[in-house]
Parts: sequence; C-alpha cells; structure tokens
Amino acid sequence: MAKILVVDDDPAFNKMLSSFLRRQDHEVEEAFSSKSALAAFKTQAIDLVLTDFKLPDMDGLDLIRIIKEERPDLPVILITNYSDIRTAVTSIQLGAFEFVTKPVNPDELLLTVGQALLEKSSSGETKSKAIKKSDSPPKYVVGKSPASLKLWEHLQLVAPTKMTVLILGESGTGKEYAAKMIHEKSKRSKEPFVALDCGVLSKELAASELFGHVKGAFTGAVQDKKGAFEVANGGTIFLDEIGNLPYAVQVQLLRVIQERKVRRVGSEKEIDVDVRIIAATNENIKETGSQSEFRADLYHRLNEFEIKIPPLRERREDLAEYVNLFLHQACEELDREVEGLDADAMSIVENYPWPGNLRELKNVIKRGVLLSMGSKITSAQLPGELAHESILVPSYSSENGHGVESMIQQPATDLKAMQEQNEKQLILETLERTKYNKSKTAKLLNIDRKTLYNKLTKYQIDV
Ligand SMILES: Nc1ncnc2c1ncn2[C@@H]1O[C@H](COP(=O)(O)OP(=O)(O)OP(=O)(O)O)[C@@H](O)[C@H]1O
Repeated sequence: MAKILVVDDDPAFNKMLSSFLRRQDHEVEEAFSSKSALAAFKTQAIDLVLTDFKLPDMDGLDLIRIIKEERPDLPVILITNYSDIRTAVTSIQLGAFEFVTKPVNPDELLLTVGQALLEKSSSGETKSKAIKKSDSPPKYVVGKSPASLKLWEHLQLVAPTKMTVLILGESGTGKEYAAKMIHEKSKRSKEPFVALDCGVLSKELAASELFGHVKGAFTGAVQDKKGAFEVANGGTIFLDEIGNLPYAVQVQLLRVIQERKVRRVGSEKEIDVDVRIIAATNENIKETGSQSEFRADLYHRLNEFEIKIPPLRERREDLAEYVNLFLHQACEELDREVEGLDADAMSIVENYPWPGNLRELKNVIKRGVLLSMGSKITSAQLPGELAHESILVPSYSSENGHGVESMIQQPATDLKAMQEQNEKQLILETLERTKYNKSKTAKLLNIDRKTLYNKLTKYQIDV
C-alpha cells in the first residue's frame, strides 16, 4: 500500500480518482489546490503525486518543479488533456514520471501508478536522486531515413574514440538512448554508464550530485557521498539537460574536464577520475552562451563532436520500424498479443506531427496495446486528438522525387506553417497565463529568454 496525493480542483474528478485508488488498497490524500497539495507534501510521507495540470493557484508544472526541487525521488504523474501534449512533454523534462491523458483510462492509470511506485521502491537504496545507472544494453532501431542513417554512422564513428560528445535534439528524440549506444560501442562498455539529469538539480545539490560531498559539508550531509563522476569512473557519464547547470557548477565542471580530477564538496582532497563525458541539450546553449548563462569555454570543451538527432516528423520513413519495436515491447510488458495497427490507425500515426517524438509514440502505442480488444490497434484506441492534429504530408517517395503517391497525396497543410502557428499560439497562451511576465513565460516554455525574444520578434508579438 502506498500513500498517494491526488491534486485536482475539480471535486467530482478528484473524488472519483481518489475512491478508485482507495479501492486498489492505496491510502489517498486529496488536495484541491497547489497550496493544500504542498502543505500535505511537506507534512506527510507521500509516495506518489498525481496532479492535474490546470490548478487554480499554480499550474501543475510549477507544482512539479517545487516538488522535484525538494524531493527529486518522489514520482509525479501529470494528468492533462491530450491537447496539452507540449505541456506533458515539458513535465517529463521537469522530472515527472509520466503523463496520463484525460479521459483517464483506469487500466492505463493503474499501470502507470504501479510502474511509478515500483521505480520509487527500487531507487530507494540509491542515495543519489538524479543519477540513473543503466545495466541492460538498449535495442537500438537504426531506421532507414537518410537522417537516421547519418546519425547511426556518426554514432559508430565517434563511439570508439575518447571524444566528448554533445547531443542536440528535441525532447524525446532519443538523446539518452544515443548516449547509451555510444557507451555500448566503446571500450568502456563493461564499465558503468551513469546518466545525470541536470534539469532536476537544484543549485545547492548540483555540485554534490556531480562531485560528491563529505560528511558535514552542508546541512543534511550526514555521511560521505560519491558523486556521479566517481560512480562513473572508468566508464561514461551522460549529462542530460546540460543547459540547466548552474553557472558556478559549470566552472567546476570545466575544471574537472581539464584536470580529470574531482573534489567532493567540503573536501580539499583531489580524486583522479577517468570518465568519458556525453552531454545533451534540447535548447540552443550556443545562444545562451552568448548571453553568458552558459559558458562558451565549457560549450567548446563539451562539443568536441556534435550529434544532432532530428525530430521524428523529419524522419517519417522510420515510423513503421519504431512502431514495431514499441508494439513488441508493450506486448511483452503487458503480456498481450497484438499484431499491429489497422490501416486507419497507421495512417493517423503516419500523419501526426509527434511533438513529443519517440517518447510520445512509445506511450501512444503502449496505451493502444493496453486498450486493444483484438489483434489490431484501431483508431478508436488512439487518443482522439491524434486524428485531429494529423495532417496530410507528402509521401516519403515524393520527397525522394519518385513514386506516384506524390501526385495523389497533396499536402493539405504546410507542416512548417502549422508548427509555427501552434508555437505562436502556445507562446500567446503562456504569456497570458503569466500575465505577460517574459521570464516566467520562457521558464514555462523551457526556452531561454533570448530564444523567447527572437520568437516574439519572429511572430510579431508585441508585449
Ligand atoms: N534508436 C532507438 N531505438 C529504440 N528506441 C529508442 C531509440 N531512441 C529512443 N528510443 C526510445 O525513445 C524514448 C525516448 O528516448 P530518450 O529518453 O533517449 O529521449 P531524450 O531525447 O533523452 O529525451 P529527453 O530530452 O526528454 O530527456 C525512450 O523510451 C527510448 O526507449
């Protein structure tokens, strides 16, 4: 039995969800605002938070941010409308365990709750909250699009070298997966691969998570602790969301890269480390660098070799292969036998822009497998919004300049124009929500202020 905090201002929905979870033998604490949620979170031993995105006094993302700052190990599941998929993607970047879309499917919710609690209990012993150690080698889909083939070639080329790699790509494109691949194909593959999510590290904890600390170094440092660099010694460290690393810690990281030595917080002793660094970001840290939020010297050190992972919408030829893999994985996990998607469902999948990239696709397929009644996933088992947002795009063969489909299937909408329209709309909505506070808007949208200013100019938004 776990203690679950349910946060939703809609009393009927909150009650329904809470009673459902109680029937599954969980203890439930109901909160109808962020304020009462935070009060409960601070005073009770909560194991899992389920929160709605739209709350009266603060949005779900801010709530996740506060919770994660205090307890990075506490799993949070965001409940959101599918139309808020970008929000959901941001929630994952902030460290949410998963998002579940409304209308909530009971089986899907139970599965997600179960997985979140399982992960929490298994991470209980590891002292470090942001460090994820990986042991099983990934099953890597190479894909057949020119972009994916090039990516694969670059991964193969750089893997056996000692080079530091900077991986760029939107959220969910597979940056961590690519980093694991590089590690697997390097001479260090038998040594640890340690992933550290810099996005969830508070200013105070970042140095300790990276470099460790000694007992008494700060309040709460009750015993000596190894940092991620020491844990990864001999192997590879993957620094995700590197753009979020506090400035002071960037300086320390630069020193570690140059001298290959770490000093635990509160200690003078230098410890030799032999660690290959792979960093990743989904924002333009080069731009941030010019604003001196991200140090240019660190950027150049990390960027000995740069790998760009294209968004899924730019490599649609690979979709079928990913769908097959995720279908297979979901069937194994859920103990189901689903053969594939029917023609309608596949057409929706092929024409949807996938803003959450592979992660979103994986979730959608898993949900489809869970809900499917027969041997095929039908369009009814896909989130309704997928069909609404699906658009006709030119067929693959037309991109290559041959194939009759190019003549039959004309694009109904210009993909780029549609994305820009969505982006503009999202910026306008977020500005309104933050009462036109640009810093808050940039933070919510997970971009830096300079990028926001550029986009305001581009879309002629006058604020
Ligand atoms: N080449 C691949 N083959 C098979 N599965 C993949 C591949 N790349 C990514 N995935 C799957 O896609 C999901 C998203 O990948 P990953 O977590 O690496 O993305 P990311 O870019 O690091 O995301 P974020 O920026 O949000 O941290 C993972 O669940 C992973 O299993």
